[in-house]
Amino acid sequence: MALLDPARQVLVQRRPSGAVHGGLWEFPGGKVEPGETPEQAAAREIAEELGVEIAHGDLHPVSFAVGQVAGKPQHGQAGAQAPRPLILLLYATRQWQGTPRAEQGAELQWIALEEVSQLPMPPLDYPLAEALCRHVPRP
Ligand SMILES: Nc1nc2c([nH]c(=O)n2[C@H]2C[C@H](O)[C@@H](COP(=O)(O)OP(=O)(O)OP(=O)(O)O)O2)c(=O)[nH]1
Repeated sequence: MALLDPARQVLVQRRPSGAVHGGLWEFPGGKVEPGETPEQAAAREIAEELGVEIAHGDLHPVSFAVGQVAGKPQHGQAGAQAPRPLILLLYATRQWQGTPRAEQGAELQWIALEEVSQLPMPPLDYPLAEALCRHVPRP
């Protein structure tokens, strides 16, 4: 999810060290749970991670990116897991209720849209950042 402020900045969060892609910056969000729509999952994850509420009608699809889940070595296995497909959906919003804060302890920063791609990010977040720049018109 891309939370956008009036100064054309977007909120990004840092993945915890030790996690897959630990220490890298990403758009907040998470996985769709069984029975959820992607929009419901996005709103739920943002509420859990940032403590803000987003109305369904304020979610705007921006782009998607397709790749593979980075596998972690499993106990009892010599190598990494078999690759699994990963599809990331990016929505954007300018409207939310509350003030974003790191409910789960992640480091947060507001950053200008054009600077997002200079951050160290997991691979699929780069094309999403580029799509977001194109999606949000310059003043
Ligand atoms: N944002 C992002 N995540 C990626 C990429 N490649 C990749 O394997 N991942 C993984 C990291 C996470 O395991 C998963 C994204 O799920 P998530 O946002 O719920 O991350 P998470 O670590 O909180 O989830 P979990 O596995 O602990 O349940 O996808 C990528 O390019 N960008």
